[in-house]
Amino acid sequence: MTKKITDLLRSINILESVGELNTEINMLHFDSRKVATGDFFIAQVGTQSDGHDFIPKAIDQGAKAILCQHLPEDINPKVIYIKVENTSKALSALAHNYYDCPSNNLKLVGVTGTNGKTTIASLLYELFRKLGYKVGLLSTVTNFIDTKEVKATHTTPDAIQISKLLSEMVEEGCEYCFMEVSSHAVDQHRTGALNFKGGIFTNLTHDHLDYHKTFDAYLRAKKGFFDQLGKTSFAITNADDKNGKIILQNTKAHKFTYSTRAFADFRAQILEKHFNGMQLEIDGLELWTNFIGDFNAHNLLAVYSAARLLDQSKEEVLMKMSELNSVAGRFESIISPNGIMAIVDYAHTPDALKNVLLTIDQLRTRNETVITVVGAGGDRDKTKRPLMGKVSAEYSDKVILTSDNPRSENPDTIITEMREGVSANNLKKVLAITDRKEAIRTAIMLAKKDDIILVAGKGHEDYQEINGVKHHFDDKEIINEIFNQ
Ligand SMILES: CC(=O)N[C@H]1[C@@H](OP(=O)(O)OP(=O)(O)OC[C@H]2O[C@@H](n3ccc(=O)[nH]c3=O)[C@H](O)[C@@H]2O)O[C@H](CO)[C@@H](O)[C@@H]1O[C@H](C)C(=O)N[C@@H](C)C(=O)N[C@H](CCC(=O)O)C(=O)O
Ligand SMILES: Nc1ncnc2c1ncn2[C@@H]1O[C@H](COP(=O)(O)OP(=O)(O)OP(=O)(O)O)[C@@H](O)[C@H]1O
Ligand SMILES: N[C@H](CCC[C@H](N)C(=O)O)C(=O)O
Ligand SMILES: [Mg+2]
Repeated sequence: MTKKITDLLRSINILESVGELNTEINMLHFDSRKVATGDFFIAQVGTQSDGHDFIPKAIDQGAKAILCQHLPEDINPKVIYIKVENTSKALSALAHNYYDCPSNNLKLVGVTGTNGKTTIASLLYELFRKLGYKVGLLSTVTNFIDTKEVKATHTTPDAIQISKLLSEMVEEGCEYCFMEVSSHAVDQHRTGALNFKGGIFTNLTHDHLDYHKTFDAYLRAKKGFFDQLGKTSFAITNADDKNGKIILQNTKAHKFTYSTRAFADFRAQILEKHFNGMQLEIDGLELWTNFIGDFNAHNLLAVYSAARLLDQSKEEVLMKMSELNSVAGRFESIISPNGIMAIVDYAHTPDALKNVLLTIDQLRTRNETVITVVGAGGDRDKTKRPLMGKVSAEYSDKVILTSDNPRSENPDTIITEMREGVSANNLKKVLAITDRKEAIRTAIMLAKKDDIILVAGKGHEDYQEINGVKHHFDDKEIINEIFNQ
């Protein structure tokens, strides 16, 4: 596909340019290593390096045009240079223009917050399919163009990938797309040019402080998403989260609230809780859901609110919602032949871990032992590690600290940092087994009939990343294998 540079630059403020802009280019790339003859290279300032350093390499590989924040000293007369203030911001618009502005031809809803994004986006995808629509999904677990699955590499893909996937959705006839918007994505302007019909806020708790540095900067990144919504869009916030109001402070969108506790536009109440589901009352009507945990009442209410604001009928939405099932790796339970219950959950923040353990606590009879197997990811927020250790020990009878994805770090150091958060009285509950499979095996060996094992942190992931290599690893598969030995 070739495109004229002038068409791609629509809505972008150009500070300076060199060469004929009325020229056709092939592909857009922000990674010099992928550039081929006739392509357009966008130089971005990253967290590790500066794309401007790779301009000569991109030109060697055949780049015809360069988007940059400062013009290089050596100008190649055969190449077109365009200077803008922020290339990452411009990239989102460039990509959107390149793919014929797909978000204008879909009802696009973004979900942001620390926890619950995948759950809400995936449930909206399932719900709207049940309501008879063709739908797209961009999520941590996977992406869907209606029924066609495309592997996910990030929670929110890069700007070029997003517009490409959205354009494939439009081509496939999708009317809706539900997507997760991570704080990294907002901060790096991956979603900047998209036309969102609506936004949903879940909650804000401790995560990603390695990247954002302060909680306030993390909040500002999330808020940036709502600041960007237009006045014909809707913005739905969680009135039960203490940052729920602040997040919508400067949005131009129509504001709506949801709550299980206070007065709000959309309300729900938990009537009954069981290990296989909850009876809820939403907007005055009762329904059975296959979900457990108070946090899931919030997630389901957010789903309901969005569906109503997308003009779906109350009765039909509630009926279809009662048929929805849990998302891969989110509170998935497996029972062993001798009656041990293992729960696999993606809780990888202190708040998520506490919520899941509190949910188990509310449902247990107290005759059983709760054993938690948990680790924390390497090359990610270190300050959440002691908090995760603390929460695990406070709300479980036994804890086995183990590896998550160590990435480039020493897994034993991560375990030590988690253990540092455990109070002196609780230390006797805690074991450390670095090898995750051995940790799971030990938990199963320690458990007897009716005991509950929570295996937290990796949920749907089917790999363990160690020193840049992703080894096949699947918590559920391992539990099943050991249960059936
Ligand atoms: C910290 C972070 O978000 N990094 C993302 C970022 O990379 P970066 O800024 O570090 O890039 P860099 O290495 O400094 O390079 C700067 C620029 O030079 C270019 N370059 C670099 C080398 C070269 O030889 N040639 C070249 O052109 C790069 O392509 C880039 O454009 O931009 C890259 C391209 O979009 C992303 O792949 C990369 O994600 C990394 C892999 C990552 O792990 N990201 C995680 C933290 C992330 O984004 N997570 C969130 C979810 C979290 C959640 O679910 O809550 C997500 O949305 O998935
Ligand atoms: N609304 C919620 N509030 C608090 N915790 C939640 C909520 N929903 C889910 N969780 C917990 O957080 C974990 C992750 O949920 P989910 O994958 O939906 O979040 P996410 O926001 O997509 O996470 P990520 O940032 O990794 O993309 C779940 O396994 C569960 O333990
Ligand atoms: N989207 C999150 C996922 C964390 C999952 C956990 N298993 C880990 O590897 O830390 C992140 O990239 O921080
Ligand atoms: Mg997610």
